[in-house]
Amino acid sequence: MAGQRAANFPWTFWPQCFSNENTKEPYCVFTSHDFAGGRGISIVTTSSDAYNILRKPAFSQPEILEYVNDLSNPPYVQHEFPIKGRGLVANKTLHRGDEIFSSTPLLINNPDAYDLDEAERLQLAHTAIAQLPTKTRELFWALLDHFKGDPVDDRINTNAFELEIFGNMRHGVFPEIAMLNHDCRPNAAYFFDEETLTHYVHATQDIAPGQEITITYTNNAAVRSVRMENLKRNWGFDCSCSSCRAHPALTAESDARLLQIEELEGTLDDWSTESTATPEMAEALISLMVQERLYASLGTAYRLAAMAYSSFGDKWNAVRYARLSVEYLALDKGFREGDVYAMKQLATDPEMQWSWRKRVGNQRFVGGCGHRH
Ligand SMILES: C[S@@+](CC[C@H](N)C(=O)[O-])C[C@H]1O[C@@H](n2cnc3c(N)ncnc32)[C@H](O)[C@@H]1O
Repeated sequence: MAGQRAANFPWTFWPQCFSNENTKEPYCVFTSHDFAGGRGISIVTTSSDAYNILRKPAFSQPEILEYVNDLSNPPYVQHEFPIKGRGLVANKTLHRGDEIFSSTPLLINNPDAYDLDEAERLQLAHTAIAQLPTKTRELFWALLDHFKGDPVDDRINTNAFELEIFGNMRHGVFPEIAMLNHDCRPNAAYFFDEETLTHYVHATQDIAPGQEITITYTNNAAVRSVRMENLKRNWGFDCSCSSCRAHPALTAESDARLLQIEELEGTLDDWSTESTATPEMAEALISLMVQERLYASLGTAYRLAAMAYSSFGDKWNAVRYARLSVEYLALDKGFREGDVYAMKQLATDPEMQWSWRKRVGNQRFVGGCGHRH
């Protein structure tokens, strides 16, 4: 029945499915050639999950994807780098907040399909790619196959991003974004918008023409050894970015700052009556993040600062940091993130938020001489 479509049948092909004693439901390949204006998509998952995804606005309101996948005038060119391979280089000045890409996945994989026999799981992956529209399939085959194993599985493992859909983790392949190389101190950040099934990449600082556009593949707030091990294990390369290659004396300083960032974040997030959090701590956190060039993560630091000022009843500093937080969090976590919404509320109506004057009366020492505010 491949290639034939019954009326109201939403997929382009009849789903191929496999199941066994470990699977509650069969896992199948669902392909739509109509998705995203003809770019198409294959989804490997259960039937109930696929039909739930089909109810997302990405499918039910196709017009919302009108401006997505637009590669007519990209702000970058592809460049071949020694060691790293292909990467993308800005061809014009990009300002903080500028969109670099917005793309829909050509493949979404439910990792629970690993419960299938290996040969059947691979069969589904191969069918998922084979069934894509020709141009989209070619984009997949142009991706890097780092581990030199099964050619489809390898390209997925080298290039897929983790996504959350209905609270569950999936893997998505976005061929354009897969051209971005890693840097522990990147100049761009990405997030996945579940409703539109769209992956967004934005500049998180100004990027000059000729500069490589980079993202982080790993938790870049982790210390150097953890970052390096993770990159080697999952992407097979020795991290050579400046924060990994610096002199040991300098990387030790960087690690010390990262540990202090973690400690300050924990203290600032303590809302018990014993909390020792102060706005000065939040200022130190912001300063450390800027020093570490963790620009995308500044959204969290600004959020903690907004709340710290709010908790001591300092309205305009709370507003200032809430506004900054909205800007950065929206680039790093997404426009619909709960924290973005909370910070918008704090920016517009600080005195009505739960954090307002919450810590007034808590001990707050300035300069260690015991003054209470
Ligand atoms: C998603 S691809 C990125 C695009 C890739 N450079 C290409 O030519 O298709 C991920 C792979 O790129 C390479 N890569 C990415 N960032 C790198 C970096 N900072 N240093 C060395 N290799 C890197 C690694 O081989 C990694 O497995």
